[in-house]
Amino acid sequence: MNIPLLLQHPHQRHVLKGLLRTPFPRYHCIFRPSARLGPGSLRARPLDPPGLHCAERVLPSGCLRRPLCARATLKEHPEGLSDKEQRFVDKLYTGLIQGQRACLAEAITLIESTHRRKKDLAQALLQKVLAYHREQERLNKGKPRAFRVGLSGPPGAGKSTFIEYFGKMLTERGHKLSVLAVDPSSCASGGSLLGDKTRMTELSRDMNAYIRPSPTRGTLGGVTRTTNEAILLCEGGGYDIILIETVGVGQSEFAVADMVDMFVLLLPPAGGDELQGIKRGIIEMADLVAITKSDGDLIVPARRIQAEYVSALKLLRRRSGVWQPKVVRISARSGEGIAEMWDRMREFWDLMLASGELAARRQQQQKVWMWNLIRESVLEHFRAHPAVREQIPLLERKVLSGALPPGLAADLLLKAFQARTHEMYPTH
Ligand SMILES: Nc1nc2c(ncn2[C@@H]2O[C@H](COP(=O)(O)OP(=O)(O)OP(=O)(O)O)[C@@H](O)[C@H]2O)c(=O)[nH]1
Repeated sequence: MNIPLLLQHPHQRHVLKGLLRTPFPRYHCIFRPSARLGPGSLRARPLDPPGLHCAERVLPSGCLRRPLCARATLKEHPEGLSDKEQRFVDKLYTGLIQGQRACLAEAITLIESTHRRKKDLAQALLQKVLAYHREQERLNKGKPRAFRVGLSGPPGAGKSTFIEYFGKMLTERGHKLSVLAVDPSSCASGGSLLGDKTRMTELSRDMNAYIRPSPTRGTLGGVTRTTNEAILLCEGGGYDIILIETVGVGQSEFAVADMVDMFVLLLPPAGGDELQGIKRGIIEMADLVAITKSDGDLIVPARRIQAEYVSALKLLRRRSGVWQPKVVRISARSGEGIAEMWDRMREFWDLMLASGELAARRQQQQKVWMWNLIRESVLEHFRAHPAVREQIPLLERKVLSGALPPGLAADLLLKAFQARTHEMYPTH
């Protein structure tokens, strides 16, 4: 692989060579005169292909003080899989689309891996699965193969009891359901609040249901990335309803709302203190609010809460042009209201599909997903930057003691970051 970098003036070669060493230390540079494009051209050959290929960049005359960045783009197709690796990916893919649970489980484990080579294999697998989805959607006249539903609620709202009842109802009706849990607490504590199979004992024994706990390591961004990819794998495995569960007390519910077709909020028939953790913003994201435990003595408070949310939702900005968020009452103990709730959900799906809003929402989510990943990785890069890293503890202490305003501290860190970046990529 060569990176053609075109020089306008031959004397710039040595400068270029020096600059190239910094941003691309793994590239070996060769000069070659180029009559076609200018007095000289530089060709860089990667010594160790790092999974990048570089696009051509023509340097305007005398512009060497601009950042010299041979535009690097990720390869669309992971290359260089050995025969053994290719066979492994093919076997996993075939098993997955045939609906073998063991292959689905292994595929999700692969996408969760942080091992570099395994990440390559995971991407190769995802490419195949995506191609399969495209083909299936085409055969299905553009209709998505699965209904993605986000489910959130405060701890104790009755999420697992609901999923157990709801899940069994769906599998009895011939659906294949997959439950994925995004658990922010697992990032910090290493323990998982959600996704614990003992919470849904009967459903976890159902062959048409697949329950997957969230990974217990990493950041929220990392978890949501793997959840997004796990959704694709579950759909490849023939699951037509994907339920993504999260505890509604942090940021994870916003992340989940950005990866599903419909966002459902479960709220217990209680107000005040019990619901303090629920952020107002998340109610705005809800397409459906279900007041849980509407049975026995709790029916009266459940009705009251339902009326309160009906009024509250009227005041909120609508997320859709064709759907007005609804508030239903359910009981996972008696089963009341759950079949009707599913009817409302299907009504939503049909309306969104027919209006084209579903397709638009999914498209928009792809963009949000990309930007979330960029934000996360840029921040990681910033924090890991040597000049920034060494200043963070001192500046944080100063901010905490009130010696430095946060704005100034942020400016200083950004300056330290920029100064070092300028050294590497001079711009003026
Ligand atoms: N009366 C009544 N109680 C319920 C119902 N659903 C759940 N509960 C009770 O509410 C409590 C919490 O239910 P869970 O399903 O564990 O709630 P959760 O939201 O999954 O809780 P976390 O796992 O803490 O997030 C349990 O004691 C359940 O028995 C219901 O429909 N009616």
